[in-house]
Amino acid sequence: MQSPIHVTSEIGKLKTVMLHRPGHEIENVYPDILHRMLVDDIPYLPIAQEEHDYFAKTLKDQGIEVLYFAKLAAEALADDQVKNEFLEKMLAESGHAAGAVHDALKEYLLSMDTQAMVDKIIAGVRKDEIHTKFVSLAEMAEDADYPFFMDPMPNAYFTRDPQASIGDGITINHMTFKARQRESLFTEYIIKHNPRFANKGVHVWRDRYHDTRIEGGDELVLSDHVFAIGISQRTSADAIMDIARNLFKDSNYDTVVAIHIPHNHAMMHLDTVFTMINYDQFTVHPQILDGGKIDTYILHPGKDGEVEIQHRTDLQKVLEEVLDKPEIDLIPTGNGDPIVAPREQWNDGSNTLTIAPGEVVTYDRNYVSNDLLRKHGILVHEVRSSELSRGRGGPRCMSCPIVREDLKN
Ligand SMILES: NC(=[NH2+])NCCC[C@H](N)C(=O)O
Repeated sequence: MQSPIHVTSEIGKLKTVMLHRPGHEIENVYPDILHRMLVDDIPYLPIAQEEHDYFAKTLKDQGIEVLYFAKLAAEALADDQVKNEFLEKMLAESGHAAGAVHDALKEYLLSMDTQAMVDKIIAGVRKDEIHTKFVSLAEMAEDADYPFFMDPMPNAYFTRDPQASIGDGITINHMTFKARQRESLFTEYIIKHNPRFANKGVHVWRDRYHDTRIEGGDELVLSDHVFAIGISQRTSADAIMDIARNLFKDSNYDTVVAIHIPHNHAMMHLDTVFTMINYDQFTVHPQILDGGKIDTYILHPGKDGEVEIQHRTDLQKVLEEVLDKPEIDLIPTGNGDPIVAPREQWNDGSNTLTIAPGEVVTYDRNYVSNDLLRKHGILVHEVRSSELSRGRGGPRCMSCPIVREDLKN
C-alpha cells in the first residue's frame, strides 16, 4: 500500500502540502507575552490572511494540493470518543487536568461544532469567555491578572515545525518551548484518526512523548537515504541520536548530517540559515560559516545498533560527499553583504520552499537574495510578506510537505 506520506527529498516536485491559515490566535498576542509566544511583533490579521491566501494560491497554481491543518484535525476528531480523549489530553497539557476550570472549559468547547472547537483551541480561550463559580487559590492569588485559561497558538501557521515527513513516515515532535508544545498533539490525532492517514502504514519515526527536543525546521530530507538536521536552539544532540538510531533501524536512511548552528532566536532552526533548492544548490546564511567552516557531524549505522560519528568542518565538501556530487553551489543570503545578509536573513531570506528542482517560493521583501537566486538559474515565485514575516518564519516554515515526487536520478 502506498503511504499517504511520501517525501524522499527537499526538492522533488511538491504534490501535497499542509498549511495553516492564521486565525484569531494572532489577535490574542499582546506586548507582555510577545517574547514567550516566540514572536517579535503582532501581525495585522486581515493582511496576514490575505498574504497567506496568496501563498496558498501560488502553490495551488503550480498544481500542488493544499491541505489545512485545522481541517485535518477536525476531521480526525469526528468520532465522539476520540474527540473526548483528545480534549482531555489537550486540557491537561494546557494546565487543566481536573477541577472546576477543566469542567467549565470542557463544557464550553464541547458546545461547539468540531471545527469551531479546533479553531477555538488554536485561538486560545480567555477567562472572560467562560463562567466558573469555583476557582483555585492559585487562580485567585497568582494568576489573577493573566487573561487566558488556554493560551493562543500564534505559531500554528508555521506548520513545518510540529512534525516532519521523512520517507513514508513522520516525526511527531516534542517541541522546545511550552508556547508550541501542544501543536503536535493535533498532529498525533491527524495521523492516528484522520481517514487520509489512519491505518495506512505511516511509520512514526519518533513520537512526541520524549524529553529531548526536536522541531521540523531543523529536519531536512536531502535524499532518499541522507537526512540533515540542525543542532540548534530547538533540536538537541540527544534527540538527533535517537532519530538516527530509529531511521537506521527501520528505514532506507543510512546517513545523518548534523550541523551545529548558533543557538539564538534569529537562527532558531537550520532552515533559517540553510535550505536545499536544487540537486547541487543550497542557500546559506554567510554568518554561520567561519571561512567556509562549520561544525558538522556525519552519522552512520555502526555495529550492534550503535551510531558511528565523524566530525567535519567543511560543509561544502560534506555535501559533495554525501550527495555524491562533483560540486555544490552554496548561494549566500543577501549576496554575502555584511548588512544586507543579516537583514534579509532576519526576514527569512534563507528560508526558501523548494517546489521542484531549481524552483522555489520566497518572500518578496528579500529582493537581493531573490535576484541572486535568479542569477544562479533558479525560478523564483515571490509571495507577499509584510505581516507574515512578523512571526519570524518564511515559506519553508509555513509549509509541511506531505507528498513529493521522487527524484529521477
Ligand atoms: N521552521 C522555522 N524556521 N519556523 C519558524 C518558526 C518561528 C516561530 N516564531 C518560532 O519561534 O517557533
